[in-house]
Amino acid sequence: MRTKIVAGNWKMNKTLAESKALVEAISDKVNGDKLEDTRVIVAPTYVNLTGVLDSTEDSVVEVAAQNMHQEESGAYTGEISGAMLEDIGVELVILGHSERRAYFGETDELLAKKVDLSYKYNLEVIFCFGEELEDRKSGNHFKVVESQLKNALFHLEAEDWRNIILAYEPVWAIGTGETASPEQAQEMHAFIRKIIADKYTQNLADGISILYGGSVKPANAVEIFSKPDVDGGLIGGAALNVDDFVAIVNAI
Ligand SMILES: O=C(CO)COP(=O)(O)O
Repeated sequence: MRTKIVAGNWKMNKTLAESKALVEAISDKVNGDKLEDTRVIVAPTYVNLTGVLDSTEDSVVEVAAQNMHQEESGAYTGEISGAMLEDIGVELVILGHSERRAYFGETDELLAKKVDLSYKYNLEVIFCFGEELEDRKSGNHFKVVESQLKNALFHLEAEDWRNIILAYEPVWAIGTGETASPEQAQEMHAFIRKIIADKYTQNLADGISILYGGSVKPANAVEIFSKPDVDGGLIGGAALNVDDFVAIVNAI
């Protein structure tokens, strides 16, 4: 049985007070007894990580960073290292988000370095990837996703995958209100599981949680999450509202 996960990526939103209020409200409303094998994660911006960690001390809600730098330390003004995240108690990091790829030039090769560093600092990785609209239109979406995974993750040893959560986020569905249909999500997730099984083992592929991200809302979450290879969601806009986010958690 794979772990189900609902993660909220807050992106560059919420002040410290707003972040604490949001995570406390989520903690109050998420019924820990009902969660069973479901993990609930929120990813605030760097400066609010400590405050949100404080607010979640007695909560089932876990806290992720949205990024980290690929070098261990040094002259990288404005950047945050894995060591810094580990030091303040962060245990998860989102890597490879399409906004990092598009606006900050992050490539698969650079992301492979970040992934490698995550082990040193005991950070579980939520690894994001997904095709652009042109790739989908031209029918290249499977090829693009396969190469993203191969280039950034397929150098890992089988045992290293215990640390990896995958998040398929088709770029054309992020923040656009346009969601991949449940069938499109299922088709891609099954493909992802197959290429992992081909490279490693079926057993390993069957154990990896693969989240879907891109305009997940309370109204479409149940249908998307009902697909057999969709193990949860990485939520953007709807994660900023307590009732919407909790409804999506409950949809699982
Ligand atoms: O980018 C996302 C999560 O990382 C998805 O964002 P939206 O849910 O706002 O489309």
